[in-house]
Amino acid sequence: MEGVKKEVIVKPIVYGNVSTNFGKKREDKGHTHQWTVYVRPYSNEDMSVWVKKVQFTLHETFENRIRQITQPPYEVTETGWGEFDILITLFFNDPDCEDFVTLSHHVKLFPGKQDVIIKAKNLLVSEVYDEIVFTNPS
Ligand SMILES: O=C(Nc1ccc(C(=O)N2CC(c3nccs3)C2)s1)[C@@H]1CCCN1
Repeated sequence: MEGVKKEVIVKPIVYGNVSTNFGKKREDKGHTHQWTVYVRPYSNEDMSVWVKKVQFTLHETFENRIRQITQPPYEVTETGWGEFDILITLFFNDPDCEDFVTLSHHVKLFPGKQDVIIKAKNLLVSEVYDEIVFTNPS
């Protein structure tokens, strides 16, 4: 609105996945990895104060492909064999905010040249920093 000062609230987040290779102990379904996809606050805060739920939309081959998490930690753990995109949708508590935010994350199981593996836990981490920005007419 013209001339109305807007209050801006910025919420830093991190989202992505960690994965662990089963090594030789490939599962009977041919699954080679366990992975966890997640959204968390960048700093240690209770995200449920402003997040109503986080919805993870998995690949169509997963049972119950739409996973809704209403309390922290906002994460889904599954096993599989390949990499694919997951949609992550954040819904908010603010009754005046009808919007939601959808993020896309490509689940990473196989390390690239620049990737870091936490050797002690045989863990590959693939995550990004982002910010959820709310603008309220004050
Ligand atoms: O990999 C890929 N897509 C994948 C989709 C789903 C995957 C998966 O891991 N799973 C489905 C789930 C199941 N468990 C039991 C029955 S279905 C375990 S992998 C693409 C293809 C080319 C490159 N990346």
